[in-house]
Amino acid sequence: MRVRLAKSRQTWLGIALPALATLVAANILINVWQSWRDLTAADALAAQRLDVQTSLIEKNIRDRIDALNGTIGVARTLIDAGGLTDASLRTLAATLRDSMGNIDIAVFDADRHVRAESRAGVSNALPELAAALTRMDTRAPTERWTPVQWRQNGAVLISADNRDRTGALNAVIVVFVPLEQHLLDGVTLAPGTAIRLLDSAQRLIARYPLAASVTLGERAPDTATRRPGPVEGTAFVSSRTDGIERLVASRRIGVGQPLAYWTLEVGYAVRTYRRDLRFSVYLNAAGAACVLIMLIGGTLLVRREKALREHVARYTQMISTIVENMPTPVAMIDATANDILLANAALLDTFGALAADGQPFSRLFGHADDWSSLRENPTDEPVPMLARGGTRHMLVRCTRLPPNQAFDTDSILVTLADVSRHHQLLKQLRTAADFDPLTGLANRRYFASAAEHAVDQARRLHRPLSVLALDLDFFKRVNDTWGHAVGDRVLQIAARLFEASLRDDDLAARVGGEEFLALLLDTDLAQAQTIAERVRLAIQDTPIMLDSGKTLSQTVSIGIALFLETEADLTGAQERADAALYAAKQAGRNRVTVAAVDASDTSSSA
Ligand SMILES: Nc1nc2c(ncn2[C@@H]2O[C@H](COP(=O)(O)OP(=O)(O)OP(=O)(O)O)[C@@H](O)[C@H]2O)c(=O)[nH]1
Repeated sequence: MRVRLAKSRQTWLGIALPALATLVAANILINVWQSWRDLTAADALAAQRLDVQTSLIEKNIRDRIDALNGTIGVARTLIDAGGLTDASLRTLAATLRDSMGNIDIAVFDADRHVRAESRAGVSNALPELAAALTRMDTRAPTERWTPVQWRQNGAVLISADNRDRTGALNAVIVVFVPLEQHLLDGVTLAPGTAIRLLDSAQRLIARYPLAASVTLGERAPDTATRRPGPVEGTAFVSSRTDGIERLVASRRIGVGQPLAYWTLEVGYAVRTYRRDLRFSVYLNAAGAACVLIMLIGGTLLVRREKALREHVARYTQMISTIVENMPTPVAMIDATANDILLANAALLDTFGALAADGQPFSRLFGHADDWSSLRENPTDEPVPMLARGGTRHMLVRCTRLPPNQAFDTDSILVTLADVSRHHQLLKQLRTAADFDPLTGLANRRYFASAAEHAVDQARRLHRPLSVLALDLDFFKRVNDTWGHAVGDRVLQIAARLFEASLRDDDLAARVGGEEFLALLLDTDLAQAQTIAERVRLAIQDTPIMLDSGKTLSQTVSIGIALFLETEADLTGAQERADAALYAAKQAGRNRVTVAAVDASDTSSSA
């Protein structure tokens, strides 16, 4: 009997899990690759938008520079044409107010005295004016664009010369422009955009947003790291000031004379333009993580299941070994087909090839229907089975089992116990040895052994035990008058009435021709007397029908005695009961006589 466990599920999982792991790994790689592509594409798109926006801002600034150059040109014309007045300068400033805000214009002579100004007294309020005038070159044409601070904001002070026909300096034109005020008019900026305008010495002269914590006029490139961007002219720059990484586009813008170059830098915060992308990357990563967790969970479950299966297999193997080596015949039967699924060595030894796997189990039984009726109605009675050495009587125990790892169908565990020997003994005991063939009552031998048990029990439990001795009255006459056969019949009827009048636990026995004894368990003399009366009356009151149609009646005499715990066995009580019976006969028969313990009798009669 070797149990094999089903392997189909294990094999399926064994293939599915590595395949799933490969798919998950591929999914993660594809996600990483896709994210990288999305990132590159997002950077490229941002760089293109940045380039366009930077060009727009550059154009805006160049337009303003052109407008300011035009203003200076108009001021020169006014000076040269003698039309320079405060009013003309005020008009000139007013023409630029819409595009550049409140600009101020002042004109000084070669000695730096005010000749005209767009606003009364403005020349006294202009920042760094003295330096601008002092630095004016007296020989070569000069137009300086000097970055200045004006009320925390960036501004520029333009100082331009005006020369007569001989090239001598005859006037200095000063234009004050608040730079940041209208720097970005007409430009729509993407969120997170930062703008810086640096002069030729890399000093900050204007910035956006205005609140950025950068000090105007500082000569600080404000760059922690810089690496090339996706489009030419762009770079990824990490700001030392705010720690933000930006994608930055730069432009050089020429101003003044001699030409100086300002640098325009426009930057997008990388975090801002990658926000949506980051969200989708996180989403992808979360999805991959979920699948990964599921895979790990599945792997752990499979490992756990494998450990459990191994445990079950070891356990099953152990049970199988135990069953295999049991001396008792054991079989597993298919509950549907009724064939033998497994048989242990003891079963094969007992039944031979009939008990091999696949054989119909019913063939082991003496009667073809025994197995089917046993399945439905289990019994404690032995059943004849066809063993190799001949018919054996077996006790059959059935236990139904649901489908399991060893068998796909319902099965029945059958254990057999060979009780042939006991069965035989019992049969012999019940027939030849212990029972009277005429009346079916126990015989003297059986009565004697039963009396031993009864005495043991009465002594052990201190319970009363009575003996009843019964003898048919004038029975010789019955034989003599009606013949021996009628005598037998009277004996049978009297025996039946005798037994029927006792209780289930009592034992009636025929111990001689027409002599009977009864063991009355747990019964004192008073109760015994009642029972004896019941017997006497039952026999007396039952007419016995003869074949001739006549009836006869029979009476009995009964003696009863009590067993004493001091006695070794029932002999004494039996003798006292016999003596009481003799007394009953002497007293006229058809009566019950009780043997007193001190041997003085009392009696009752009809
Ligand atoms: N028919 C039949 N008679 C039996 C059997 N065994 C004994 N007897 C008869 O039972 C009778 C017993 O008679 P006795 O012992 O004289 O006693 P009795 O005639 O019953 O008289 P009392 O007992 O004194 O009332 C005898 O005639 C036996 O032959 C039996 O198995 N069958």
